[in-house]
Amino acid sequence: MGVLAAHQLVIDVPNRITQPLDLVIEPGQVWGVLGPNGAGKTTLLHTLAGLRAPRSGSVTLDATPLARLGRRRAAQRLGLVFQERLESFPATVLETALIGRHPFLAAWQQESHADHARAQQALERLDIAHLGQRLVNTLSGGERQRVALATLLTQNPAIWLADEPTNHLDLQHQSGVMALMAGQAREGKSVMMCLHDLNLASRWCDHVLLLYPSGEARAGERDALLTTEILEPLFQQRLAVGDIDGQQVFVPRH
Ligand SMILES: Nc1ncnc2c1ncn2[C@@H]1O[C@H](COP(=O)(O)OP(=O)(O)OP(=O)(O)O)[C@@H](O)[C@H]1O
Repeated sequence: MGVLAAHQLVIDVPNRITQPLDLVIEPGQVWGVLGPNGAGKTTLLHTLAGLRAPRSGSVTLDATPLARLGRRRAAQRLGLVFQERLESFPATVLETALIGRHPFLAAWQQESHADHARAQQALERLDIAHLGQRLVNTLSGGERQRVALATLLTQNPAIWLADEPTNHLDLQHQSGVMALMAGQAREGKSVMMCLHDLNLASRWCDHVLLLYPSGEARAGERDALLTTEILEPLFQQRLAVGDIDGQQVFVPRH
């Protein structure tokens, strides 16, 4: 279990004053971070992951400040999928997934059979087991994205942070990945992801955080915030809304 919380957090977006943010991401919750390009979604996610220092305020994991937890202990509890991953050294898909176990290994220690089994299961879950021995830099964009998610699944953190996890994915794998994230939440993980697709947020998230280019933010339950009255000014885009199988569906209107 892990509770990630932001306390009067001001993220460091160049040339912008952002509103202090108080936020608690509880186990079992799926949060979507929404907002136009440049609103600060990635900066927020990296700040919540401890990769970027806030301008002020703090982030705690189970009430311990991330800054005090240290990289290794934080990596045992919290994982992040980056928006774009540049593979700087030639590694196979299986070797890359195994990196998810590194926070749990001593510097001299080899991955165990259990680690290999966990990585193999993750590859199967992400539908890339057949690519296990391929070099990651030979993969397509969608296949690489699934390797990044398989690495996170192999890491198995209590807190899942993902920056546009459905990037590059076809429709079937978009649904599969969102179902994976929701399934993690049902197992008691805390999940937050940046999304550009309102309909994925509407279908799979129970909470949303809206980031405005002005530096303001609004957080709360999905149904209270995913309305045309709120979303149209946020995205500066007129929207039509419909109901399909009990789910709100948003379509840009011209
Ligand atoms: N190192 C940097 N130097 C200058 N400006 C930066 C830097 N990093 C981020 N920014 C700016 O901070 C703002 C927020 O960037 P961020 O990547 O967090 O936005 P985002 O909401 O994730 O955008 P997108 O939807 O395009 O992915 C942007 O205007 C960006 O240009």
